Amino acid sequence: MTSNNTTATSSNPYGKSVADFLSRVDNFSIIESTLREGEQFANAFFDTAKKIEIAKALDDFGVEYIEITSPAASEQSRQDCVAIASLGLKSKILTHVRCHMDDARIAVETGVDGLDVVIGTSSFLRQFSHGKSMEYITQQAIEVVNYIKSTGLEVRFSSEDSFRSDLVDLLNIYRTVDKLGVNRVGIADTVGCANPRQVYELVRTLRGVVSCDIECHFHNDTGCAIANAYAALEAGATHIDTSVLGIGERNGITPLGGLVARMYTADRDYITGKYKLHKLRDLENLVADAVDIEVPFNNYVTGYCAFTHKAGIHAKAILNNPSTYEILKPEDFGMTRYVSIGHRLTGWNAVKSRTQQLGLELTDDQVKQVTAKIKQMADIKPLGIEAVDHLLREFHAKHTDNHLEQLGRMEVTVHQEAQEHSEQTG
Ligand SMILES: CC(=O)SCCNC(=O)CCNC(=O)[C@H](O)C(C)(C)COP(=O)(O)OP(=O)(O)OC[C@H]1O[C@@H](n2cnc3c(N)ncnc32)[C@H](O)[C@@H]1OP(=O)(O)O
Ligand SMILES: O=C(O)CCC(=O)C(=O)O
Ligand SMILES: [Zn+2]
Repeated sequence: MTSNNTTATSSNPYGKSVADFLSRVDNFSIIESTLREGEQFANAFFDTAKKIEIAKALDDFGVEYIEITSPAASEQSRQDCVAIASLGLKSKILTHVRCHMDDARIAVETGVDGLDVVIGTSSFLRQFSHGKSMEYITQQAIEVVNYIKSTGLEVRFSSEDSFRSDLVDLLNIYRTVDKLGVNRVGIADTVGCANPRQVYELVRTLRGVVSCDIECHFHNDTGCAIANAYAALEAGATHIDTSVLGIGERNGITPLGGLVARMYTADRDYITGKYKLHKLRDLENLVADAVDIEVPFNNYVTGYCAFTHKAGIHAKAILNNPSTYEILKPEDFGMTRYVSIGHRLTGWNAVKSRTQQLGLELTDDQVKQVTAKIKQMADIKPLGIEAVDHLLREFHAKHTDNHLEQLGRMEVTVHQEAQEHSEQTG
């Protein structure tokens, strides 16, 4: 029993295993795309001041890269690109452009640190988006990559809709740009169709083909965006794209908060060491406010009930040791734990803890009695914490009064007995 407990707390079963020699779960970078992919979210409109505020907050949080909208999108987008690139942030600034010389030329003039170049390689996109063959795409990629490299900027080449592209096409074009010296190649699950096993296999195959870094971008249409990012890192990817709250086209991409939560379970020291996790909530509130949405109730880490424990069995164990039902330590994220007791699923251990917080001394039997009362009342409707506290105080006062009355009666009896005794003994 004791040795099992020791094992459970001293090793991390969620971390990297020795068999995962390619894994980068404890050595990766975030390319934060709230100001690019996030601008493609239905509600998003960021004016210059808001972009700067968000860029500074992301930088302060500690993301390694900030990706911003193509300067080819509009004149204001270009000016914003210049403005953000000149802020002198610690995060490197990237802009995201089509695989086209015109876009690349405008982008290199903005002062960014690097360009993320993209072009669709799936038959859907080759037929219905840009209409180009793989031969044409390859030639275009060579020209654009060589040009960007000649400017000394960082360059990444990415295939859009990678998981619906032909594997041979993909590996050929990645091999070509790797030989040209790109910093990274990118895999994009543009429609959110991939599952973690497919991601693992593709990234692992690519890891054996290119020597440059590998960036991955996952849409969340089928709910796999975080799991896919994790699988990609396990297979040797080095960079993951995120956005705050996952905002992006349709229902978005891997959320920053969800990714750091996932990676924290793999290597807490690594994640707490490089990101200011306690700033996550403010960052999310900033972006939620900017795009006029609420942070979802079940959001990773910062959702209003992310650290609320309700059922009696959970509450008892949590109060003994929070690791029983928490994989994330709320304090590492500037959050606090809450044990909810005003409902019919509560138990006497949770109620006892509340009486202690309130400084009310009750025996275990008394706590059990008052717990029964709470459950009886909560069978009709849940009680707020004020109502529970009132009930506990009332119960305590009543108990204390009774207790005093009893004590009072005892004193009188003793006094009378003493008097009788002294009368008898004269
Ligand atoms: C999956 C993603 O999220 S990729 C990133 C998406 N980001 C953006 O689209 C940025 C915002 N976009 C824009 O402001 C505009 O679409 C622009 C400025 C890029 C282009 O605008 P327009 O010239 O009016 O073209 P439009 O948007 O209608 O169509 C896209 C054009 O880009 C071409 N294209 C699409 N993808 C690529 C690519 N990856 N590389 C090169 N060309 C591409 C298409 O062939 C089409 O060109 P065409 O008009 O000659 O047929
Ligand atoms: O540039 C990339 O890798 C990703 C582009 C994109 O947003 C997507 O394919 O969904
Ligand atoms: Zn995307």
